[in-house]
Amino acid sequence: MKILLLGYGKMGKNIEAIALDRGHEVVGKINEENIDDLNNFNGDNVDVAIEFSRPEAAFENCLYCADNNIPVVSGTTGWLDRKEEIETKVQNNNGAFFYASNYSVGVNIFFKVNSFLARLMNKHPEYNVKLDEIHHTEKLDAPSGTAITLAEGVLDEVDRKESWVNSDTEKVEELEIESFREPGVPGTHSVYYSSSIDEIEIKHTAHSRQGFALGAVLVAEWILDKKGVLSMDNFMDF
Ligand SMILES: NC(=O)C1=CN([C@@H]2O[C@H](COP(=O)(O)OP(=O)(O)OC[C@H]3O[C@@H](n4cnc5c(N)ncnc54)[C@H](OP(=O)(O)O)[C@@H]3O)[C@@H](O)[C@H]2O)C=CC1
Ligand SMILES: O=C(O)C1=N[C@H](C(=O)O)C[C@H](O)C1
Repeated sequence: MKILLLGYGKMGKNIEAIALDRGHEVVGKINEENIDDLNNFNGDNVDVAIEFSRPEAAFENCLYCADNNIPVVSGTTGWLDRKEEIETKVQNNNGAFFYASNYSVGVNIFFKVNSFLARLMNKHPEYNVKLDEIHHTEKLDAPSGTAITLAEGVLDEVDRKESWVNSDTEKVEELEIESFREPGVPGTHSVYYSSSIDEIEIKHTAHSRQGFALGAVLVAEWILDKKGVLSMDNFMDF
């Protein structure tokens, strides 16, 4: 398949290596400095775009794909306030758009464990719930997209929590997400339920970017014959 890489940084390069290994062709690599080259690509010469760029670039990149009949697999975090506009456009154009805050299989299983635990904990107000995430120091957004997805999973189930905050909080209705930045950390997420008696912790630790990149390529292969707005729940068939 012919892949267009929108964003050729740490993730773009990992995705390229896996895509080539799986027999695919990378027909374009777009970064900020060659963004004008994007106009050379459309649904006639690209099978799928894989978009891992920057929060401020993702909307325009996905919009270009929607307008030019290119299915897009996006993993960029920190731009979700505009995601619905893309979804509406894709539905109107009968295109294909896939978004995940995290493409690793392990994290998507972890999301389900998080929801299950949160459901159990709804009946146990003696436990306070908090999240934290650790990432490399180049990360531009906080909290991570994965932490936001985990927080949404908790908020959906735990009635005593109403919203998440990316700071310390004493308010019981607020769900605290703490963000740490340390050199070289690919991504670590933990959810804690603490009472005066004990603590339950669930944790996912990525050892490298391999899981994110492989997941994105597998989704790109899967989406080729699909239409509409799709997610990891569709891909993993939970
Ligand atoms: N969903 C998931 O599973 C994962 C998501 N991510 C997310 O993916 C994104 C990218 O991560 P990462 O690769 O580590 O970041 P990098 O900073 O290493 O790479 C981002 C790349 O995007 C390029 N870029 C900047 N502007 C544009 C533009 N307008 N169009 C296309 N490309 C552009 C940058 O180019 P230049 O250097 O020229 O500015 C850079 O090469 C982040 O939002 C991150 O949170 C990361 C890992 C997993
Ligand atoms: O920026 C990263 O590196 C990562 N970003 C994603 C996020 O914000 O959750 C996924 C992964 O944790 C790595």
